[in-house]
This record gives sequence, C-alpha cells and structure tokens, in this order.
Amino acid sequence: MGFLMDGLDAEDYDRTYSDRALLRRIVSYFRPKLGAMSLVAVMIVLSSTSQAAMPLVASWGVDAIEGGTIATVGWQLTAALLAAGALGWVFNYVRQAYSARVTGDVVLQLREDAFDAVLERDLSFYDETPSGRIVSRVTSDTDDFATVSTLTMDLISQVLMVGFVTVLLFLRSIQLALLTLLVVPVVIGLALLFRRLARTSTRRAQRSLSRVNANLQETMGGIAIAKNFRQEQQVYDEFRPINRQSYQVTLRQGFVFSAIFPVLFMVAGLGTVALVQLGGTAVLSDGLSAGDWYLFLQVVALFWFPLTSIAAFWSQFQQGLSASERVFALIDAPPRVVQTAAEPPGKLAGRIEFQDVTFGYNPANPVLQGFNLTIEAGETVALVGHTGAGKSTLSKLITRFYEFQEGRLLIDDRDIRTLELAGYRKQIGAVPQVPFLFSGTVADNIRYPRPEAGDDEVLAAAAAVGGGDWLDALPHGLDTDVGEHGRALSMGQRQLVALARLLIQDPAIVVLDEATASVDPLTEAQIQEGLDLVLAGRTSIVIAHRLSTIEHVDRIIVLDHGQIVEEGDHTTLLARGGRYCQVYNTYFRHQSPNYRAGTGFVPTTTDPIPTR
Ligand SMILES: Nc1ncnc2c1ncn2[C@@H]1O[C@H](COP(=O)(O)OP(=O)(O)OP(=O)(O)O)[C@@H](O)[C@H]1O
Repeated sequence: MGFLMDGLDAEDYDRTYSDRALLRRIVSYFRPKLGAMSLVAVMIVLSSTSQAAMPLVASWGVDAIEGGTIATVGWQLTAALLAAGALGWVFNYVRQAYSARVTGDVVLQLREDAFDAVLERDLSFYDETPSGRIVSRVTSDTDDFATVSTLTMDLISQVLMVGFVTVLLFLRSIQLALLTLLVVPVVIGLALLFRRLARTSTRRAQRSLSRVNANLQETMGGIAIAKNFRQEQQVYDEFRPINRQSYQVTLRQGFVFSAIFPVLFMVAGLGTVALVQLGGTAVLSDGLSAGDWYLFLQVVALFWFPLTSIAAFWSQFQQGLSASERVFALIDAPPRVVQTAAEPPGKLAGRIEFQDVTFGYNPANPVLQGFNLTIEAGETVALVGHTGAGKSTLSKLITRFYEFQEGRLLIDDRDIRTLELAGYRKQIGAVPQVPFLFSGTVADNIRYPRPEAGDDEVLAAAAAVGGGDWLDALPHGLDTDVGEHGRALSMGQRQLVALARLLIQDPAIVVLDEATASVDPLTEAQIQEGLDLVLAGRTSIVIAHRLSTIEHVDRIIVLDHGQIVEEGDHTTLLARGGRYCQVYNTYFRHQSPNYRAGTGFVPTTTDPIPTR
C-alpha cells in the first residue's frame, strides 16, 4: 500500500469543500443556463412519461386479450404504443441535444476560469506545483466534471421514471407496489456503501494520472539535456514506477467500480425472484387480472434499472465531484503576493529601496535577512556573487513575483505593496538568462509586450539593437518563424530579440539576468551595443556574467549569503583586493581579451593568490 500511494498526496493548495458548498458552487455555473435547463427538465418529464406509458399500454392489451376485446381495441393500442415510442424518441433527442449544449457551455466556463486562475497565480505557485499537475486539473478534471452534469440529467430522468412507475404500480395493486418497494432500502444502503469507497479510489486515480502528466511534462522540457547526458534509461526508469503506480491505482478503481453493478444486479435478481414468488402467489389468490400481473413483471424490471443506475451513478457522481473539488481548489488557491492597495503607479522614475527586507522561499529558511539597498533612478547596478548568493532572489522581489516576509520595498518612495500590480509590472522589463520566445515570428515576439505596436516600430526596435545586422542572418528577416520556445534561433539571436522586445516595452526598470552561454564575437558586440541602448536612461539591475558589463556599470554589488559584502565600481573594488577580487578571479578574469591561461589573478587581502 505504501508504494502504491507514494506521491499521491494533495497539493498544498488543495482543500476539502463540504458537499453543500460544492453543490452550491456547481449550481452557480448552471444558473446562467436556466432557460435551456428548464427546457431540458420539461423534456425529461415528457420522455420519462412516454417511457412509463409503454408497459401500461401493453398491460391494457393483455387485459383486452383476456377479456376478448383485443380485435376492437388492438389497433388503438398499437397506435398508442407507436405514439409513445416516437414521442419518447423526440423528447429524448431534444433533451440530449440541449443538455449537451448546457454541459459544454459550463465546462467551457469552468476551463476558462481555471486557466484564468492559473495565469493569476504567483511564481511561487509554479515552483511548488509541477506544471503537468496543473495541466491535468485544467483538462481531465474539467472533463470529469462534465460527466457529473450529464449524469445528473440522467439521474433526474431515472428518478422521475421510478416515480411514475411507482405511482402506476400503486394505482394497479397497492400490495404489489409495497412488496416492490421493500428492496429499495437495500439498494440505497449498498449505493451509500460504495459512495465512500469510490470517492477515495477515484481521487487517488486522478492524482496518479496527474503525476504521470507532470513527469511527462518535465521529461519533454528537459529532453535535450537528458539526451546530451545519455540519460534516456534513467528517465525511463523514473517514468516506469510512476506509470505503473497509475496503472495499479486505476486498476484498483476499476475493481471498485466494476464490483458495483454485479452486486447490485445480484441483489436485484434475488429481489425479483422473491417478489414473483411471494407477491405472485399472494396476489393470484386475490384474483389479479393478467394485465396487472404483466404490468407487475414489467414494472419490477423497469424499477430495478433506474435504481441500480442511481447506485452506480452515485460513484461516478463522486468522481466528478472530487474532480470539481480539485478544479475549485485551483481557482480558489490564495495568492501569496498580496497588494494592500491598487494605486496607479504613474510613470515610474525607477528608484528602488530595500528597507530591512527579510525573505525566504520557505520562511523558516530566510535567503535575505534585514536586507538594505538603495538603487537610484537611472542607475545601472551589477549584482555579482557566487551561485546561490541571492542575486536572482533580489530581482524576483523587485518584479514582485514573491512576497517578502518583513521590511519594506519602496519604488519611487512608495510601498511596492500599494501599487496596482499590472500597471507596475508593465514598467518592469525582465530578461531571463535564456530568453523565452513564444511560437510565432520574430516580429510577433518583439511586439509581445505591446501587441498594438506597428510594423515600423517593430522594425525600428530590431534595427536599433546591434545595428540591425543580425536580421540579415535570419532566413525571412522579421517574418522568420522562431520555432517552439525559439529553438529555430541561435542563443545570441534570441537575446537580441529579447533586447528589441525591451525597446518596444520601454520600461522604467530593467532586470536583466545576463546569459552565460558564449556567443561568437560579432553577436557579442551586437548584444553589447543593444544593451547599452536598452539600459540607457533606465534603472537597471543586471545579474552580471560578462566582464564588459561589470567594467561599465555605475556600481557593483557583491552579494554573499544574502548580504552585501562589498560595493563600488570595478576599478576601486579591484584595487581594494576584497571579496570582489575573489569573484572576479573566479568568473570574469578569463574573459579579458589579454587573458592567457594561468594569468590575471588579482591578489586579495584575505586570500592572496600570487599573479604569475
Ligand atoms: N524557487 C526557490 N525555492 C526555494 N529556494 C530557492 C528558490 N530559488 C532559489 N532558492 C534558494 O535561494 C538561495 C538564493 O538563490 P538565488 O537564485 O537568488 O541565487 P543566485 O545568486 O541568483 O544564484 P545563481 O547565480 O546560481 O543563479 C539559494 O540558496 C537557492 O537554493
């Protein structure tokens, strides 16, 4: 059991809704469809009535045969049977068509809401939740919810059928009707028993499927790395137990579900035998007509079908309910980044001030503690430090992707928490190390932050970056298709596109994680030119990886374990021989054009390394 349930725990944001809250929420999705729902309800009543009428008409026929009047009423009864059948078909068709429309519309809305919620989530949400799991909530869980809707309509129709049939039976023979009803509590009891079992096994099956999705998603994302390191076997070995777990859990769910019908039919069969034996003998002695007897047999059969269906539906109903619970949990996941006000930011100058900021991805493990830093408007600052020092963390707080626990972060002397977030983020240009390009053309990607930008603006931005020569190397210039994630472009070209995109955005603050990938000298020069252009006149925070950048910025900030350990410009810091020199020796020295292997160490006061 241990292995079988590994990794099938709920997500952090999962929650359990009471049945009543869940139903109320579901009903709210159906409320706008009241018109179509009413039509469906009328059709359900009509089709159930026509279905229930068939055995009644047939029983009249049997009575007519017994009474010898069949020759005169036969054709009328045949016509009545035909009419009931035909009308039943029409009513049923209209009902199915409209309920398909209602269900489709509701799922459409639910999926849109779920997707909208996914877009709203903070970045921390994506760190904690594998994307495959999110995908399965938006796709298969909403589908399962659709089954609830279809089943509910069927369920109502079945319940009505049972109702009509019971009334008919009571009208013909109270004794028989009461006998038939005796088995109802048994069936309902069994259905309730299955209810709990089905809900648990279904929830597990859904979670195991989303684990498979998450694994697939991650594998596809890192397939190039896996192939590069020849790790296909390891990837397969990781996938296999997850897939097998899903198989086992789904199989178990199948066993639970497939046990329902046979057990119910067995109970129903035994019930019918008892009814025919007991009821039949008792009623015969009272002089029951052949028609009544026929109706009784028909009704017993009709009666069982809806009841067993209701019992079986119950478990599927639970499946849909737990799916809807998961979708609603995704929609309702509380935001971590909380704005206390939504003041329009206006045109930002770009002054940034961290005041005693404490932040940890996990609050128990702070990455920054009582952190202070002021960056003046228009200043270009380079953040350097060993890996894990906290450089990216600073940029994530400025972009307001994460919520800090203590202190204040001021933008133009205003608390970042009071700014209207969308308006604020529009003025922040963030460039990751590997720029992400969406499928489409180079022009589409440059235009991304401002879709209304005209072709001439896009061309001007592209031409301004690196003199625009890079466009000549693209097979169709700005109309070149970038491929999935920009794979059809070289790393350097992707960076140039990202810089042109920044020009179109025209942000007040630029947060740039410089690429570590080396590019050819020509592209390097084009990127440098582009950077000078893009950073000019804006507040810029560069997580620096290139010597040319740190040589030219206004101020270098050396971070270590979330603390500023040194700051100043390149020349002053080098002369000081402190922590910056260590970082310089490790990451930047060999980028110098005069570098020869083994040369260029800058001696530090703490750990002197002789220059050779
Ligand atoms: N999403 C995350 N969840 C949990 N911890 C994180 C997360 N991102 C970073 N950390 C941790 O926070 C610390 C600072 O990381 P950060 O990414 O800011 O370092 P960095 O200086 O940018 O490093 P690098 O140069 O390698 O990118 C590290 O200890 C890291 O493990």
